[in-house]
Amino acid sequence: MRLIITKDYSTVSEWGAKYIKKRINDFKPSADRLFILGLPTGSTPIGTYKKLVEFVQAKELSFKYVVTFNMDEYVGLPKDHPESYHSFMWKHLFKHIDIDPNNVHILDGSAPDLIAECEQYEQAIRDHGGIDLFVGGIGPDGHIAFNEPGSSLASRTRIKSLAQDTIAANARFFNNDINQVPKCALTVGVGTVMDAREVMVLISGASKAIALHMAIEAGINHMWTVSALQNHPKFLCICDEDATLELKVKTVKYFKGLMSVHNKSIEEDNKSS
Ligand SMILES: N[C@@H]1[C@@H](O)[C@H](O)[C@@H](COP(=O)(O)O)O[C@@H]1O
Repeated sequence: MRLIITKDYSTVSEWGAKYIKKRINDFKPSADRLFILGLPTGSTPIGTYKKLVEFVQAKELSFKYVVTFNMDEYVGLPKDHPESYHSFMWKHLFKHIDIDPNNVHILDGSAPDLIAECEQYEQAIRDHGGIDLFVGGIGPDGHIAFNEPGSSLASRTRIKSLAQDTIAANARFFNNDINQVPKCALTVGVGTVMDAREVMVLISGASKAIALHMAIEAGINHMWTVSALQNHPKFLCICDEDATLELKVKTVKYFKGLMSVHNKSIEEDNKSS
């Protein structure tokens, strides 16, 4: 695992976006060699998406040959609902970049057969040869995508009832009215994320500090589903100072000491990472 510790939310966003840009550009995607990118929602990735849009506008990056798979979607919210993850993704990223809409995949939480929808999603990922880079965020309880505490670490894309903590945390997007928050979601599984060739998680703020500690300093535990990534061969975690509040000083010192090495992986002229 690589833990990138940067100053604040803005540097997390910048580092994350530069890493995604570098990965895509180094891959040299083309019509017969598409880059497959997994993407999250939530407030955390918004800054990263803003930077990616700037890179595309500056012609430093193109999504022409990038295929995306989003992590999750609420059940029962129409796609055009302002708080659906469809709306979120188009608002913050897709409508500003040169992606082919046919290359965008987001689970349909209003599909008539939700189980079939989840199976088809897994199949579509397989048909594309798997995900090259899965970007994620976490909830304060350490969930990745909507894999709530107690989710199987081998889980695949499925319907999930949301934990009360998640419903409460997401009420901020629904006029602070807990009753308006959907109670179920479709989500990729922990196993789906683990199958990606590389996983990058963005973590910002003191409210995620215990989750970051449980993710990297405690054992693998299905009550903190992000901790499963300890078993991933290529796991990159980007956090800010506030998110490190519950980490050991020794852990923080070790990873900060590696920053000059880590920073090489986002340098433009660097060929390896
Ligand atoms: N399903 C999403 C997660 O994918 C996201 O990581 C989490 C954290 O969101 P935020 O970044 O707003 O803290 O929110 C939701 O639960």
